[in-house]
Amino acid sequence: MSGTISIRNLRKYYGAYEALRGIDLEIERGEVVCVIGPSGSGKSTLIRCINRLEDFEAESEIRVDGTPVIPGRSLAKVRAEVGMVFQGFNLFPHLSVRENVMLAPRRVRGTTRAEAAVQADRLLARVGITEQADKYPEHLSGGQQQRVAIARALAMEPQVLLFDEPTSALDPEMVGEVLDVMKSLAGTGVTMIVVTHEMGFARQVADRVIFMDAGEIIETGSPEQVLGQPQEARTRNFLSAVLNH
Ligand SMILES: Nc1ncnc2c1ncn2[C@@H]1O[C@H](COP(=O)(O)OP(=O)(O)OP(=O)(O)O)[C@@H](O)[C@H]1O
Repeated sequence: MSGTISIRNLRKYYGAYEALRGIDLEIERGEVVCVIGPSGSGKSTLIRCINRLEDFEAESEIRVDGTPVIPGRSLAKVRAEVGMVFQGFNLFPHLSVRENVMLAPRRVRGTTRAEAAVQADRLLARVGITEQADKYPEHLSGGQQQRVAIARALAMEPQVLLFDEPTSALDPEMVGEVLDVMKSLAGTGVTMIVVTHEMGFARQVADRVIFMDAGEIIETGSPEQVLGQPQEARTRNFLSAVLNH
């Protein structure tokens, strides 16, 4: 049960605009699901609803580990169950790298300072940031900051990790280092939903690819089923649709 996500008839309105039009989705523990689709298709909204960052319609149901997601519950509680990595790194600039990673366990679990520091250093080593633990976020490159953000997302030992276009704010030369960390998490038992335009990552790492358009899941299947072979015209058409949207 741990790490499962069950979504039934997920509907989300922004005013009169229906951003999600009845999403049904079952995700197994440890599955890596990449969500792709044109800009504005509802990808971010979908994972923000799972993380309770967005309200959704009363008839909709989201369960994480069998427990209903109730919008508006305290964010601290959410962090304990679901880790999230955003497009921007959202690190606290006045805290050191280590302190950024220590914050949630200290605040939510009351972990002692010493224990939280040991755990933070272990996680920073996991993402290859050991040398920068005492620095402040502004002293790190974008790729390094995003790796710290991943360490921070792991700090509450979540069963579910959500990624919202984690590489799209990065300089191209830093994309690989962040994708490498994400690849290293795949297959470790943590369930991952990754909103991404990185088709190479989706092909290589995803157990399943979901293609969204206009608030609906249009296609779901293995990377080959949804993306086809790289040379297929269908993939080229899809990519140009995504890039030109
Ligand atoms: N806070 C908001 N208020 C009003 N409309 C919103 C809000 N957030 C998103 N939307 C609209 O909902 C739709 C889905 O947005 P969403 O951010 O989920 O798309 P997306 O697929 O993640 O796009 P992108 O790839 O550009 O990030 C879009 O039409 C967007 O304009």
